[in-house]
Amino acid sequence: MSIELLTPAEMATADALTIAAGTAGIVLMERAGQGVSNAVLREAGADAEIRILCGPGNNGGDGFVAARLLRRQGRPVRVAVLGDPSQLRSDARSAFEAMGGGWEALSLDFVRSAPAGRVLFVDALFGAGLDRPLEGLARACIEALNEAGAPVVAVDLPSGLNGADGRMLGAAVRARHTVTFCRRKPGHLLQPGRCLCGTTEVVDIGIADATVASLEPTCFANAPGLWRASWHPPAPEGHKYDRGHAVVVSGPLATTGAARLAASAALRAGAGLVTVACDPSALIVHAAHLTAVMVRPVRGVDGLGEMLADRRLNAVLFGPGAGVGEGARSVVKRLLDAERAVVLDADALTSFGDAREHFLALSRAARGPLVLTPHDGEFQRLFPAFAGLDRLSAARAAARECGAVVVLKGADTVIADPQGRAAINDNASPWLATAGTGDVLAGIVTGLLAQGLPAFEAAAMAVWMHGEAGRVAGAGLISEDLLPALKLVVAGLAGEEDR
Ligand SMILES: NC(=O)C1=CN([C@@H]2O[C@H](COP(=O)(O)OP(=O)(O)OC[C@H]3O[C@@H](n4cnc5c(N)ncnc54)[C@H](O)[C@@H]3O)[C@@H](O)[C@H]2O)[C@@H](O)CC1
Ligand SMILES: [K+]
Repeated sequence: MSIELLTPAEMATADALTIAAGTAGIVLMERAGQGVSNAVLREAGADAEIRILCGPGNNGGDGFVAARLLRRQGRPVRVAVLGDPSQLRSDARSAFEAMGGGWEALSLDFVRSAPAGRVLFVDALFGAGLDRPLEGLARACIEALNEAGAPVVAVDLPSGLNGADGRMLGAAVRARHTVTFCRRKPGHLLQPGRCLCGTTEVVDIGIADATVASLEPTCFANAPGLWRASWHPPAPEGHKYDRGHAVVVSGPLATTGAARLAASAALRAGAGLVTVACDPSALIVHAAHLTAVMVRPVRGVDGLGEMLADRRLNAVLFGPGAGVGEGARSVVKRLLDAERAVVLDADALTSFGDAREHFLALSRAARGPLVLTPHDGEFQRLFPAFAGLDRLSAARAAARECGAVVVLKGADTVIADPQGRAAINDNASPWLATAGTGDVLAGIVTGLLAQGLPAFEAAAMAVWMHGEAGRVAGAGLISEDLLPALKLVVAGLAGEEDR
């Protein structure tokens, strides 16, 4: 599947450009309706009745085309129209007329009278043109559809889902399968949209790749195509010093586990060397646990500064288990001044909850690449002004404000850079919601930065690898299980069988 995501507005432009270049709108609609009809034939049982709910715009038009094609296949199809069909415009009107009758006005009964297990619904009420919350009959029908629990194939988007941001406008259809066209939209990946869509299929309706490219899309599904070219497996003649030296700054004696998890993950992600920097009091704990990861005692911020005099130490993680307060703030200040790639996570971010302006001044002046990896709570403390936005807009606004790459973690993690580029991740297993997995993610980002990946690519690749490792580790995973799983993920990316 292509990785570019188009907003509903961009999709409308792609449609318009294609039409202006000589493909009639009704031709695009025919192809869209054909795609829907094919999906319905796959999804519906051999003798299922098909009931299609058609709205007042072109989404309804796709429904009329599908109805005509399904009837031609001999399938029993009932069509219900929302609103007055005499008000239908242009392509939708043509599709309605070509259907040749056989419709009724939409009513609650159209939905409720479906015998259980015998009907497949097609939701062609609203797609990319949804521009306000659902109410009245449309909303009641959608709620009845969800209550009935019958299978639904949604056209373009489940009605009520905002394709730009994945949020519901009042109510939304819960589909089994969604057929969209040309490219997916952010709303197909962002939650709750992704769950409302069921499985999503993209049908080619003849919009050229060059037309999509001319829109210069800035939002992507997070997949190897986005960053794989930035990452290189070890060269046959290479050595470990080619692959960077990551540093993980540990918290105090009682909270050292997070740093170890992160450090091991950095190593698993392919950093050539990884060192945990810790207060001398924590040295023995780390030394007793770590093998391939090195440990180095450093005393306070100055000790860390002295350690970083070694330019080979090229990427630093700070935050997991660090403790909140002035001490953490001064470490952040030192790191951002050190011309290193820096990842700030957890307590490093929380420490600035009451000192946002201070943080923004530091992050904007950072002398090396900077990646922040907040979860929702950390994000809200640091960027309260953006907390009410959808996650895609929030991550983008925060990245722009602080001049860093922001990884807004969740079931639909969003990675955003200050220039507006964003990626939405959709491979995370729900089993990843367990203690320590955030430390592993921060460690992977750091390991990739150590290898020289640019910040956005390192962050996006890390989030994807983390999701894949979660899949490999499977149900019941704990964060330690992600470490061996990462080996398989790296091997897969390198194009090599695990040996
Ligand atoms: N040429 C094209 O533009 C193509 C469009 N396609 C289909 O067209 C759809 C977009 O068509 P439209 O732009 O006509 O948009 P929609 O069909 O999604 O809906 C627009 C209509 O719904 C009304 N509306 C919006 N929100 C409402 C609400 N909450 N309650 C009641 N009415 C509401 C609008 O006033 C307008 O009449 C796509 O989702 C796709 O299914 C496909 O046929 C491919 C080609
Ligand atoms: K729809």
